[in-house]
Amino acid sequence: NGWFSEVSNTMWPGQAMNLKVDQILHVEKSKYQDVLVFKSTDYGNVLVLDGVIQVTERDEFAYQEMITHLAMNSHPNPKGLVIGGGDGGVLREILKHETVEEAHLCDIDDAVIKASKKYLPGLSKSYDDPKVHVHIGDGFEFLKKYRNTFDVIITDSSDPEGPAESLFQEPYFKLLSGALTEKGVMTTQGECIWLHMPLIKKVVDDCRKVFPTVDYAYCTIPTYPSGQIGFMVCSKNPSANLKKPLRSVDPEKERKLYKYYNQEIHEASFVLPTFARNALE
Ligand SMILES: NCCCN[C@H]1CC[C@H](NCCCN)CC1
Repeated sequence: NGWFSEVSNTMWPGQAMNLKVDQILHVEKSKYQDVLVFKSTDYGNVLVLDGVIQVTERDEFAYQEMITHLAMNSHPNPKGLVIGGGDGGVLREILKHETVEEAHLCDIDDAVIKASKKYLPGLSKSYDDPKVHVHIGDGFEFLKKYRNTFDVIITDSSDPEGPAESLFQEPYFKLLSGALTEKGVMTTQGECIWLHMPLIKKVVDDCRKVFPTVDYAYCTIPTYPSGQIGFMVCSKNPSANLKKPLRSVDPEKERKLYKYYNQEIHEASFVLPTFARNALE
């Protein structure tokens, strides 16, 4: 067997996650990026875009649950929108909330949705739900059409190198704020404190120019570089305390509903190591 090596000389120089390949399932050059799906020996099927691991079936739940429920449980009765997220995992998590009447997903690349429907059934089954509305297009352009519409917007993007570049900049955060309702909450894919402290600091500063309440949380996830990924968590409600979930289910139900998220980890995920705390002051 060969190995897939996630090398990036710019985003995580000098290190690489390797996954042992059982079988290559799909190779495609879409309009926007190289799409690869392979069956790994120990992490299930793996989706790779432009050489960067997006999801593995074994550990995707950590990221999908945290980026979704940190936002959804910070709003009293959310409906929901995902920008990016073509694999469908965040959509699956949004649909776990009974308050949701309609869930919208906007991803620029239909090739990712098609590949996920074929190779990642555990994530893409969410597309079958009648509450789901799929839009193919640039999330940046999509948001321009909506003002004061969504209670929660989750930006489940790839990294700043590539089609998602504009989703890490202030103009996008302004669009997000405009599309959110009065007490709207947003989360974005927030990179890694071990790798991207300067970028995270820039994003936090830009979010602080747009949102009255800005916070940063993270989760552990074995197959992302340095084994963890963070999230911007922001609210238009100036008196929101994002560290404390507004809504939660009883522990019994929690154990059935989630595999990573729970009320305690919601609060704990905002506790940062000192080097990150200092950098984000
Ligand atoms: N629904 C999952 C979408 C994937 N999100 C991102 C994919 C790229 C990944 N690079 C890690 C960058 C290192 N900070 C971060 C999550």
